[in-house]
Amino acid sequence: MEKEPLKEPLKEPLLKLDKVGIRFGGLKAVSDVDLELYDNELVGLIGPNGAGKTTIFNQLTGVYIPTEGDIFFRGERINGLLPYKITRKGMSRTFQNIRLFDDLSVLDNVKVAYHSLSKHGLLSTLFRLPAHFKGEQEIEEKALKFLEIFRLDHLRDEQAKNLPYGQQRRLEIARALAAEPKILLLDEPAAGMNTQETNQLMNLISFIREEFKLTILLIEHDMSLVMGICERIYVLDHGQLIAQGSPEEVRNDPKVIEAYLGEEIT
Ligand SMILES: Nc1ncnc2c1ncn2[C@@H]1O[C@H](COP(=O)(O)OP(=O)(O)OP(=O)(O)O)[C@@H](O)[C@H]1O
Repeated sequence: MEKEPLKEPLKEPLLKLDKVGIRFGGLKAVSDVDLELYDNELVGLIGPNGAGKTTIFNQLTGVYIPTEGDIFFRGERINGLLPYKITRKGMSRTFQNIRLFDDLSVLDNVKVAYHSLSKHGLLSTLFRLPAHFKGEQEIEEKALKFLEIFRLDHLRDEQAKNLPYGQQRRLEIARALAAEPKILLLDEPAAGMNTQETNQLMNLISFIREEFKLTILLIEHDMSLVMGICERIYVLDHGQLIAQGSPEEVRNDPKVIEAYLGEEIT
């Protein structure tokens, strides 16, 4: 009997934006955006100030509901889901303006992410049942592992607000990772960092992508960071995608050069 030829399995995108747009009153901040992310990719989202990058993150994470188009995550339409539900489905993020619990310790900032996912339930926590203590211990061990990866373990008891800026940024990424995402959205992770810190961050982002088999979408103004680590890049201008492709393709695209006129693309 003749063998059936092996069929290539269809590659489904992990995240798919289908003609996504949003309007704020008269302003169309984002329009007609098609974007796809696949397993274990590291993809950049760039564009001049006000292009709509953060607005896309806000739509992906349920902060804003798109007024046009659809967002599919692992095949499921997620428009309009509440942010915590989207986090639980496996998407977490960091913010352009760092959002930590300033008065909590470094360790507690990471543990908070686990509590939001806790499977032990409110009852076992309220009545301090054995499951609660076992859960607490597990959570602490896991949180400490993340702090080690981000070289913050020696600061575990320090209040988050006392950390220098670069370490606060790393802590925010550690917390986002602790929510065990499939997709990690990083909004300008290198903002405010010096060159040495930026280089260390580049290595760290590549490392966590491999280590945790993550898909990462990265908004970044630091072009050397984006061009250095992303396999693909999407370019937004005035809310619309104007280019996409490899760093090389994007860097040489006349539309991108024009959009960045006056800014240096290195
Ligand atoms: N809640 C809102 N209400 C009204 N306008 C908004 C709102 N959120 C964003 N915008 C507008 O949408 C546009 C895109 O903003 P967005 O912050 O997404 O740009 P960006 O590409 O992230 O810019 P930057 O690189 O400066 O952070 C801007 O014109 C902004 O003023």
